[in-house]
Amino acid sequence: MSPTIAVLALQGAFIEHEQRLQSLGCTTIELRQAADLARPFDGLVLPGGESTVQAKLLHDLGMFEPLRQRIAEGLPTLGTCAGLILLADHFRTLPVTVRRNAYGRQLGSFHAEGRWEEGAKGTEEAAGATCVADAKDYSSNSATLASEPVPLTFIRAPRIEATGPGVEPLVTLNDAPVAVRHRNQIAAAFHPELDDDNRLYEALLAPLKRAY
Ligand SMILES: NC(=O)CC[C@H](N)C(=O)O
Repeated sequence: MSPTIAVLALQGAFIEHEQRLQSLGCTTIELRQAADLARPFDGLVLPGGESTVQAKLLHDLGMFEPLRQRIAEGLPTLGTCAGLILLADHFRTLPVTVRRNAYGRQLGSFHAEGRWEEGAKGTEEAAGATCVADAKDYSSNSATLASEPVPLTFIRAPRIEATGPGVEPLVTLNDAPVAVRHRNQIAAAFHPELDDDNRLYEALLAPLKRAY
């Protein structure tokens, strides 16, 4: 048995998330209409795209409130880029202030290297977690892995301007958080699905590995 991760597939960059999750041994389903919410799933990914369009479609399709409720009740969730904006500004389940398209025009899309915040709670737990139950060897890499730079691809990215209580940085760029965790929610300003680094996915999947 492997965890099933639902990927919001209304608009934006959802296919790459599905491929990454499948490569980690997860089963994925796409959330395209309210009826899809009735299918069983253990975690959720909110992809990049255009947050205003995604929010409008969620409302129009009657998916907004049921999803908000599931997230508020503790569903393990990863939001990237527009997904971060959905969590912070629309669902308001993530106590973070974001500014959309905050990296300026010329810098609209760029690549950088960030720092994995070793001290962040759950980091050790996250390392070594995959959907595949017997991926034991991976944990021996965790110390090395944690100190490696995190590749960051920003595409008209939101900036995390302030974080509320209970929000911890997972990845920083020049000491500013670009990925955070708050309880069951992980959110990143960048696009982890486009680079070869699974640490954010592992952080999402860590609580699920106990169940499988
Ligand atoms: N790559 C992205 O997800 C961009 C986010 C988009 N600029 C927004 O405001 O929703």
